[in-house]
Amino acid sequence: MSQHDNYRFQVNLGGMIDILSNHLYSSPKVYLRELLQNAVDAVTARRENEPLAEGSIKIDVTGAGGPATLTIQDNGIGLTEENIHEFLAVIGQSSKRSGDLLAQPTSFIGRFGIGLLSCFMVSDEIVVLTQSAKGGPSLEWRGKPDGTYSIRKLDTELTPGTRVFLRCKPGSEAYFEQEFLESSIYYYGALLPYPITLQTEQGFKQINEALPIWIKHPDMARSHKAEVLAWGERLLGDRFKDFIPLQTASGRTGGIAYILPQGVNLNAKRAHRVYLKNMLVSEKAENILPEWAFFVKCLIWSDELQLTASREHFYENDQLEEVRGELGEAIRSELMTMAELAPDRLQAIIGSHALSMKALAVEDEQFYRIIYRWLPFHSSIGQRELGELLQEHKHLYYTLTLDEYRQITHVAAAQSLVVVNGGYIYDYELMSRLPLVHNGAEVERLLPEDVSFTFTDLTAEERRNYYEATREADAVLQEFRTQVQLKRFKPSELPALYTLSKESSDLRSLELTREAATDLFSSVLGNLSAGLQNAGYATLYLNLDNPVISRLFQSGKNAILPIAIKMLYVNALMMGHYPMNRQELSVLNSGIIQFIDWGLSSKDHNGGTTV
Ligand SMILES: Nc1ncnc2c1ncn2[C@@H]1O[C@H](COP(=O)(O)OP(=O)(O)OP(=O)(O)O)[C@@H](O)[C@H]1O
Repeated sequence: MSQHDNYRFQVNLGGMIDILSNHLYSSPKVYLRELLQNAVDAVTARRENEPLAEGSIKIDVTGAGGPATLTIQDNGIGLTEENIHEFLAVIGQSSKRSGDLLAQPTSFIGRFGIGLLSCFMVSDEIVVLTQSAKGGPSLEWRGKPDGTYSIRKLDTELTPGTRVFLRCKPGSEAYFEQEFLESSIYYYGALLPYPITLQTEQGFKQINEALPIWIKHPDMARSHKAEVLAWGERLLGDRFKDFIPLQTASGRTGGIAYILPQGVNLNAKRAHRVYLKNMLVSEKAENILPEWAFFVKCLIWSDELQLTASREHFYENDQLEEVRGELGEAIRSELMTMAELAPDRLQAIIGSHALSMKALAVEDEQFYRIIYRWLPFHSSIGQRELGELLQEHKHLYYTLTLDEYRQITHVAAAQSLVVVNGGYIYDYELMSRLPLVHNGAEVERLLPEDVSFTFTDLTAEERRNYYEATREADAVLQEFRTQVQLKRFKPSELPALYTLSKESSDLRSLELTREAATDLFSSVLGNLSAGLQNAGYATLYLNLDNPVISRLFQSGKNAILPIAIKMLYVNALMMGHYPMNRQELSVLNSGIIQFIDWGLSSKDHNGGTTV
């Protein structure tokens, strides 16, 4: 061997065919899609020269008692002997693209030159009888999965077109059954432009229907409402009540966005059905619409997107991004028009799909401005639309988290503050941006500690009277880094309110985590919490308007006070939905036991106070 000998890669043809036919596709059932696609492309090619030729595709299965044989017959362009050698028998060669440019747009569905190989998933031989529409002899081609093929001239002349025969290989029987064929032809080919008929016991039956006008002109869908809804039910399986027609500016992608009858989970998969050049590509296409559009299920047809070789996905390229943007815009602008011309219709959609609408409103201020008044929020006066809330209350408060909301909502409500729960997804962002879309709206984030600003201070005399007891109560809660403040506030049924600053809240969470953590992690957390030791104290507000607190303090220094304060502290934690640490739980346990004990021997206890 000299230093510069050149060699050629060798191809193991059988191995290549095995990879392409058995491992590229998600299921053997796609063989039917590939055959349909070739038949449709052949008819399209013939109509390019003979525009008046009427396409027809027929499928039947024979072979009672033995292995079934499927035949698919088209009256398309057919193949000459030269075509067979060049296209049918060369893997990766296709008559449907110009030159070697895969990206070049054509009117055909196929372009890779590998689709026919999928037939080897269900059959050990592909037999093709063909007559070219351009003349020449009728031919028979037989191809095998080991990469060999034969060609024979037929004695009789066939009508122009092609018949493909597949004999079922053992294990593939299910893919030749009548029921499978009928449902799969409809599944893949419901939108194909030529009649596809299947042989049944009653004769040939057309499986796909004539295409309605609104497939070509989606803007006409509105005047064919019943038909559009019926197609939606047949193809997508849901009973829809409303839809939005979709169309891109080029007119090369169109569709119908059916509005889902019920609200869906944010993480639910968006299962849109997408057709490329009228052939089903995917029923799980998730990336064809913007993220926020999870309230619709779509039928989309396109002739401009590019398929990957598996033919089940689109390339995520600029074109897809553009189409996605335009389809999203079609939905958005229909919603905007509804706000102006059919607010009831929009309100019904928002009623079931508030989350989707909020997702879009967060992304798009203009949209938010148009629809904010119908968006529902959870507030201290109940579930309300923003419009209603703003009508009655100029100043709205909102919280950042659900916990904060729970901690203060009943107290805030008693002070006549209207608090919106910002803890649900998108609500905090939307509330904070409300002034941008509604003139004069005043919004303010409310922290648990803020509600105390509305509490009433004690008079100087009350302060003197309760000084000793307050000091003792304060000392009792030192170990919980909590100070006690005696105030008057509403509601009077509430004896105590626990609030803490952001820093002391962080410290509290850290310490709780530390309790549950492993030794190593716990020491790391220990270092972190050391840095927060100066975080300041939490506050337990005791409500002198509450009859029990009032009695507790009026009786001055007494034996029951320390344990009562601790119990009020843990009770306030529970009311505020704060998780409790071990020490607090043990206070709760021993406190309950002690109070029961006191109750049982009430004659004996010191203060004579019953709580
Ligand atoms: N029914 C048919 N009528 C006429 N020509 C056909 C027919 N079926 C296949 N062919 C020819 O065989 C070639 C190879 O077909 P194959 O299905 O493997 O690939 P393709 O359709 O070109 O591309 P793709 O892999 O994207 O489907 C086609 O390009 C076409 O020239």
